[in-house]
Amino acid sequence: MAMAMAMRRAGRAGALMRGAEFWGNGATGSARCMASVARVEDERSSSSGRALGAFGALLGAGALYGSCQGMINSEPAAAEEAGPKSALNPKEFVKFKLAEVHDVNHNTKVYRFTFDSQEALGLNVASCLITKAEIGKKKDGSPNYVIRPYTPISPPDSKGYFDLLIKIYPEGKMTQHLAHLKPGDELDVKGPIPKLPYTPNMKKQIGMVAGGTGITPMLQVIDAIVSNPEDNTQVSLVFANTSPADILLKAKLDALSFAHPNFKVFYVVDKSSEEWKGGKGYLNKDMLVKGLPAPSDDTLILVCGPPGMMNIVSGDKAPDRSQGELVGILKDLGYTSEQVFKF
Ligand SMILES: Cc1cc2nc3c(=O)[nH]c(=O)nc-3n(C[C@H](O)[C@H](O)[C@H](O)COP(=O)(O)OP(=O)(O)OC[C@H]3O[C@@H](n4cnc5c(N)ncnc54)[C@H](O)[C@@H]3O)c2cc1C
Repeated sequence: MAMAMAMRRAGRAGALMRGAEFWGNGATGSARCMASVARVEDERSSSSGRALGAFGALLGAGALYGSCQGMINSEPAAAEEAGPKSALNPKEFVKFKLAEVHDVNHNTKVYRFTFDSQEALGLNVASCLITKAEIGKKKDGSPNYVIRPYTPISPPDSKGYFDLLIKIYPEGKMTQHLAHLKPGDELDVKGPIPKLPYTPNMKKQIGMVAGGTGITPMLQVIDAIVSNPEDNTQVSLVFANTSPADILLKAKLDALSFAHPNFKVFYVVDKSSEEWKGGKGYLNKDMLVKGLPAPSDDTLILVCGPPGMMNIVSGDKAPDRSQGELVGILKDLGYTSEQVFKF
């Protein structure tokens, strides 16, 4: 046990050293990845920070691991004992300042928002945030608000900042608004909105099927598992994207897999080159048999991706955003609805 913990720590240190590679996959080409989406157009609703310096902080491992927080903040011990104040409010929108934006590929960016460095974001794994922006006017001239959920990819206990990985749609209402934000601009954010209450070792195996930006909730769970030496969960991720160049956060995922023997990733792309060694084409039974743990009461499969992928793999969520019926490949492979969670 002690040896296993020491090996995990050593692996983690290795990942930290490779942190500078995490974000830059230098990808180009078209990304598929329309995350599954319950859109909330708010026609009714009307409802602070510290810049972190060079964006290199985001590109490095400090953005990804709570253990690096001390490099950014150092609070008095008493404040730590009391627990830092949460920057988020689940009942009200709070304004967060955009500090920096980084291109991940031709249509996907990481946005870093900042707040008081003495405060923690106050996120529990796995949860998302709700964003709100005034976009246009209603017929009566009053403001039109657009509301969209996004899933932070920074550590849930990070103090002073959070990061969102967002695919920009040419015609997308919120994402076009975000695409035009500049450092110093503010965004209204509410949350956290709990999705899957993850607890360490809640299952022996967790399988994940993600498409495009559907990786964001998976990353929260993966980071929670691999950053906790007491968590022995085996994690297998099947990650579908359009082409090898479109694979979001590949360098980070590869580094995590290299550093943590309990995390494995299998990439699948629709458009591959001859050298491509991962899965080719759309997700199918063979790929999921190969990439996921077998059905069992000790297994949980998490699914998140564009509607087309959800339909093939598990069936999409119900219109009221409840889990809906389990259909598709996972059902055919013998998983029960209790063994599958759709984000
Ligand atoms: C729980 C949750 C978490 C999420 N987390 C993330 C995340 O971490 N990162 C991320 O990038 N996304 C995430 N999303 C998706 C995100 O909330 C938005 O739906 C997405 O960014 C698109 O919003 P938009 O307003 O820009 O686009 P929209 O205006 O809603 O349009 C999206 C696309 O669909 C097209 N479109 C719009 N309306 C129609 C229509 N009627 N018919 C056909 N096409 C249409 C648009 O042209 C555009 O290409 C998440 C969704 C959920 C539900």
